[in-house]
Amino acid sequence: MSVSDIDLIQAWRQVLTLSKLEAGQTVTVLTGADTHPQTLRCAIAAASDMGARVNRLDLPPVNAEKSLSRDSLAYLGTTPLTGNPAAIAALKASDLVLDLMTLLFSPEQHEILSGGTKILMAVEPPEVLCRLVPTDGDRARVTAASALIEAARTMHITSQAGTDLRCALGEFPAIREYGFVDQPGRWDHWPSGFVLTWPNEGQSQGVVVLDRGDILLPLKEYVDDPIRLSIANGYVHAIEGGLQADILREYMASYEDPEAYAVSHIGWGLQPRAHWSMLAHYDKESHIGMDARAFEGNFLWSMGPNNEAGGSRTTACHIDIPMRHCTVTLDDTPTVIDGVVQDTEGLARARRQAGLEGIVA
Ligand SMILES: O=c1ccc(O)c[nH]1
Repeated sequence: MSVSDIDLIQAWRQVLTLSKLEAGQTVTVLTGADTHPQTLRCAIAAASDMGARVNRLDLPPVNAEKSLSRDSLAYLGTTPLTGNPAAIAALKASDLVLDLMTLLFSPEQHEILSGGTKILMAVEPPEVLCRLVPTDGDRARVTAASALIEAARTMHITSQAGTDLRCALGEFPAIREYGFVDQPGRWDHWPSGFVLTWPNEGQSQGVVVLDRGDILLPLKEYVDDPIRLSIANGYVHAIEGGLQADILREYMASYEDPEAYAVSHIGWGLQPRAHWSMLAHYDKESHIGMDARAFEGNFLWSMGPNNEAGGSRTTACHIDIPMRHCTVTLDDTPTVIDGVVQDTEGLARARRQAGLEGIVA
């Protein structure tokens, strides 16, 4: 169902206020062929009403003929900014970029952020943006969880279905996604509400068993027959199961890139207003599945690049896999037990009291 311009403008005002937008600052709204007109209209109205100088940069689409999926996250690495110094210059000269096109996992995104420009991505449908408008409580919850990751050296993921995956941590930072950009040089994605990191390169071992109801993105399918993924030295080397395993295998093989099978980000969902069941109600091409990535208590892991974290691995293929009913343990502390997020603030307090290093504000 649709939302009114008033509701969406108010949601944009909340996000831009949390992002510390100031009158006189320059906002550039980055758009593409699939940008939602109401999202664009209301973003410009809210930023202008807050006294910003608002530009719009519209870029032509790329990669469609290379991908089997129409999802904007299905083919990563090259974007309409690739080899486009004039467009990059305009964005680097802006205080805030509202990415209504999808720059995620692109080298150009890092170049733009490095100069202090903030980038906020927002491509979900307007009603999803309104339902998942971020709050400072989201930031606090995600930040507390990131402190636990920063202090940990191992993440161990298990489930009744048979998942038993161990990842060494420490080489990459924790990444907080809470839906607004309150610091210079920060990137975030509205809607979100989850914490993630990358395992040390080559140091993930074990097996992931996808059970009924776990989700494959960008395929946007709920797994109905178990899929077993075997992992050694940071790479998935076997994907076994029924029809959906066949579909996943062929989809990934279409990229003809061994890096597609590397374990990418790992973490868990912290957004109570996101819902596991949302995919059942939406046309696959109408959204990119952020409810699935963010619902509270999921274990979200992925395959593909690690350049987002500062790694050197890039690949166009990126598979996100939110799972239910997992237990996520950092060193000896369970942060999620059978899909239920533990008292993260309490856990962080406990670690501080125990004098464990690495707790960040
Ligand atoms: O916001 C996002 C979206 C996709 C992804 O893989 C990570 N973060």
